[in-house]
Amino acid sequence: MAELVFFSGTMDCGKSTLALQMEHNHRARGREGLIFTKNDRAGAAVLSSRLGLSREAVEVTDELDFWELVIAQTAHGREIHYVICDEAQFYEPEQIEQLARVVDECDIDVYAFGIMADFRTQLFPGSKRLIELADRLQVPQVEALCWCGRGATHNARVVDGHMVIEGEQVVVGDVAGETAHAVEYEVLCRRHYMRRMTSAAARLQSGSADILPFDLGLCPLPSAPMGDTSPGQ
Ligand SMILES: Nc1ncnc2c1ncn2[C@@H]1O[C@H](COP(=O)(O)OP(=O)(O)O)[C@@H](O)[C@H]1O
Ligand SMILES: Cc1cn([C@H]2C[C@H](O)[C@@H](COP(=O)(O)O)O2)c(=O)[nH]c1=O
Repeated sequence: MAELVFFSGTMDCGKSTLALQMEHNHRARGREGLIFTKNDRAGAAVLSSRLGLSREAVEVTDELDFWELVIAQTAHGREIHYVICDEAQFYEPEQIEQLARVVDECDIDVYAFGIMADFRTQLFPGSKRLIELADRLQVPQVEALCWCGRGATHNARVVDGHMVIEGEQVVVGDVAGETAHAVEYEVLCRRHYMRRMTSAAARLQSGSADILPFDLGLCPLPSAPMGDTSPGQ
């Protein structure tokens, strides 16, 4: 029976790589699929991974209707066995409902990939609907790490070197060190997210460029109180 699966983890944990691997494996066995993405860092209509792999994909616009598109394709005689959806956090909730309908009424597997929450720890509307509707949530095996060595759970936004907790929900960008964007992201454990302690702030505090060995929970800073403590992936 077909499934709607939401593969979700922090930024930089390998979701797009996994999407490309799954697509490759299904195609290698003669299965036919459709590939979608939205706002990929590499540009429109491309699904890219930081490992250097990429492939053409359909760019999802707010107007795109997955149900109509799949029905139109099958009416033209195309057999579709699976649908890959990267950056699914950016999809409209109605589009997630269309994807669920594709699974249930067309018996087509839908594999969605994306982060759950934004830099303020608030769920993206598309991810919220996926959590509500998915048959399964799956966490990729490789986890991104906070600078302290713990598994990262939250996506922090860094503007001009400072972590921010206010701003537009969607600002496409990369993790620090990989590009020269003014807006960057850094994945953190909850403890350091709540303390707004990015790797740069930790370096400043320690007075050293070396932030190892891993802090073992002995960080002396008082926590900066924040309103929302929902899951931050
Ligand atoms: N130079 C590298 N060597 C090995 N692995 C790398 C390298 N650069 C990136 N990666 C891997 O790629 C992962 C990020 O892959 P990507 O699919 O782009 O992540 P996501 O889509 O979750 O943001 C990193 O967690 C790391 O495991
Ligand atoms: C936290 C957060 C992220 N984004 C953007 C930044 C990236 O373009 C994508 C995530 O891509 P990845 O493949 O998972 O690295 O989302 C955003 O727009 N708003 C946010 O709060």
